[in-house]
Amino acid sequence: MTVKVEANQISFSYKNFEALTNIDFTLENGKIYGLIGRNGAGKTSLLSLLAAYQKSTSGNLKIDGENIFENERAMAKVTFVHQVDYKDEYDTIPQFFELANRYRPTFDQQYAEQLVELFQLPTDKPLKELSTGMQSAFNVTIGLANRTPLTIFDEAYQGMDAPTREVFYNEILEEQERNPRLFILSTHLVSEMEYLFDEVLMIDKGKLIVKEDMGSLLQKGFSITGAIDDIEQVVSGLQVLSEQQLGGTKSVMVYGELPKEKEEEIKQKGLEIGSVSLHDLFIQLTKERNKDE
Ligand SMILES: Nc1ncnc2c1ncn2[C@@H]1O[C@H](COP(=O)(O)OP(=O)(O)OP(=O)(O)O)[C@@H](O)[C@H]1O
Repeated sequence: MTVKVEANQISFSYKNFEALTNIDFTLENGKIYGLIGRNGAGKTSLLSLLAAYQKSTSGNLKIDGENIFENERAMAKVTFVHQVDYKDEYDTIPQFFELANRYRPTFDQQYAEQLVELFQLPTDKPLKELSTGMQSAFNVTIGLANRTPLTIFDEAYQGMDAPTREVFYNEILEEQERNPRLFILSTHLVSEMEYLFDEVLMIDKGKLIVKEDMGSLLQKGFSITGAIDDIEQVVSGLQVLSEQQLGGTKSVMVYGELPKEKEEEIKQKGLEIGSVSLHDLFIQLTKERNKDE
């Protein structure tokens, strides 16, 4: 089963507050998309539109060419994993699996049971008695075992310890090998999860500011280090995200394609070019800037 998701000029408002503005993208089957953005940037709002929990205020959101909202056929293709309040949930994991079997034609019970073993989840306790990390592991189990063409994890790692998160990440990669589909992972754990992403969607204040293949995004960001005067000459016309100075040495983080002549100039001056991480790019691209910066 393959899937294609298209957002065309999506905007979304809560009463008078516009949380998302003119979002455009196409997402393809077989890829893992990392959705990153600061607190309140609009990640959950966007994901809840994709899961048809809410309707966009304007624009079109389609799965395989069909509008998502109030469309059962489209909805059957999506699993949205997010934090759920289980404080009144007396059912056990096997009881939940029965429901999933009934309502999700693609649910794979055998795989779900393997995941329960892998995450070492108790099957005799009601969900309300599971720890926060165990409840998250259960949500992830359902998300993976549903095997819907579009699987969305909204900060699904909440409360999981590091070894459990590792199991979760490995399982996404293995599942993608076995049953390629479209995953969207929203996260604040950028450094920890960046190796999972094929593409990055970065949202800032409701706007999509980056949609880029991981490799080319990391090529667009780099640092240049050298003598202060040389650096100042070389960066004119480049987008400088940050700068640091120590003694007579200056280091700048730059974003964008580097024109050939600049590359030559940097070489001639013997300046050092270094790579930057997605984590650093994320911080700098979404930083609050003074008006005169
Ligand atoms: N029910 C609501 N009513 C009014 N405003 C809301 C509501 N839910 C979210 N918002 C606002 O919409 C904006 C986007 O929120 P959203 O939850 O989508 O952000 P997020 O990127 O998921 O944030 P976080 O990383 O903190 O989870 C925020 O300014 C938030 O205050």
